[in-house]
Amino acid sequence: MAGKSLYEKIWEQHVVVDEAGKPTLLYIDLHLVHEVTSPQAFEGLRLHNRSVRRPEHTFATMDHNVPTDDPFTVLDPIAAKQIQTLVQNCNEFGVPLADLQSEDQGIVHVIGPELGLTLPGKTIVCGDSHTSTHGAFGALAFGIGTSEVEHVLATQCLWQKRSHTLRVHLTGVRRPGVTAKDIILGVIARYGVDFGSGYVLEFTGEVIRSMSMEERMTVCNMAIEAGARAGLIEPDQTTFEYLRGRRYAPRGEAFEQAVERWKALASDPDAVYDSTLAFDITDLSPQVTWGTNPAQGVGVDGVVPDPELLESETERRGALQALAYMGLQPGTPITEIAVQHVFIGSCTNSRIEDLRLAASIVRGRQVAASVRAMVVPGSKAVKRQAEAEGLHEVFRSAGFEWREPGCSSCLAMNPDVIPEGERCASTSNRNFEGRQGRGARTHLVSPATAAAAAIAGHFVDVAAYISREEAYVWNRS
Ligand SMILES: CC(C)[C@H](C(=O)O)[C@@H](O)C(=O)O
Ligand code: SF4
Repeated sequence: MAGKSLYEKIWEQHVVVDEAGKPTLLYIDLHLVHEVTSPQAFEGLRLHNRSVRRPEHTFATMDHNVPTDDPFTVLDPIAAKQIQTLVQNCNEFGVPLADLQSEDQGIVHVIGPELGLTLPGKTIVCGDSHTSTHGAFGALAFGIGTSEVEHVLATQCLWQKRSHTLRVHLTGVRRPGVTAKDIILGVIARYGVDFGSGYVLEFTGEVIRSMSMEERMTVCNMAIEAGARAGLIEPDQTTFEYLRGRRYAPRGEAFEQAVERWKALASDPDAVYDSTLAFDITDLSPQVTWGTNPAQGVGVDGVVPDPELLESETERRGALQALAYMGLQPGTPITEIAVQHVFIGSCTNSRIEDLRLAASIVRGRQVAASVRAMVVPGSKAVKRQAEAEGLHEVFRSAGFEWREPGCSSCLAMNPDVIPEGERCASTSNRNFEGRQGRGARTHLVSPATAAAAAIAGHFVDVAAYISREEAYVWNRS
């Protein structure tokens, strides 16, 4: 019999009911909750007189709606209602909540891992597509809809169809300035926004093995932008060291025993995948998207492509429409595109390493006069750590705004909206029309490229901003 992949192992450990030709009932180990997709789910419980099956395996936070200048002044009535409703629901149903006062509050996909709620081998769901982030720990993690949120709250189980598996094997050596974000943007630019459709992606190879947990989370975060059900990375020593001592992770002897179980989750050498692709990152430059989906991107040393040269009619039409929305001309060098906004944040790139990286570019430099730049830490814990290291001073003295945690400019659900027609270099994961505000133009980039764009006022190859002493960091893989 062939060996098993990580996905198959986690799946099999969680089957509750499995009947031929029907979806499988899976046990869910961790249910993360936020204010936007939970109100109707709790309302449904109330209507049917149900309780939350495992409140201790449920954890809520508020992130999407929270104003990042003054979190306690929520002017938008819908946002205020959703935030209040989450507080009431968590009180009534006994669900632990990191509310605005809590030292644990932050973006749901940032706090799960940092609290040690996210652990290898778990099944993790949340009413949020970027739940794929947690797959970086070797957890099977995916987004669910609001009616499924209700089902999981009530039963701690979920009906699921088994996915196919696609192994994404990453090899090669990074050029200075190339981050995990550039690697995943590069993969999506090459294979498109739905190559992952119907699959769970397992990222493998030396490039992944040499990545930190923060970097792995960035990769898995964007698996969803390739259309995948989830992204997965085999847990290893890097994973275990990250988790050691985290609040909800096992402690002492129990931790060592858990590590042994987690090691056994690794895909067997003879595991069979439904599909495999290999990608060599050696020639990859820092990436910048020019269009309105994450696959419409090129290297910073490239130019805005000519839609007429694209192969398929659909691609051509898509590119023409994207360029019209983005206000760009074919052939324009990426480095000639000026930005008015820089947003460093979101569940893709708001962790401590992202901020350290951006700060290393910004240190001793000034934000261009034409740019409004903002750093939004992913959680209170990231903010505390960054402040302990003095990163906030680096950003502030360069002219960046230093904000409170939340989803912020990643999406226009809170006051951090990008004005119509203006351009933003953003470390987030989605760039569709209107994502950051009506008529706002989003360019997806890494935190390093975003920081460099803030200084230059336009896109630049961040390699030019990296000192010789720092360059070694980039050559780890
Ligand atoms: C609001 C929420 C449902 C949504 C998601 O599911 O991803 C948001 O987080 C996003 O990034 O678009
Ligand atoms: S930061 Fe952006 S992508 Fe992540 S959960 Fe919030 S809105 Fe969604």
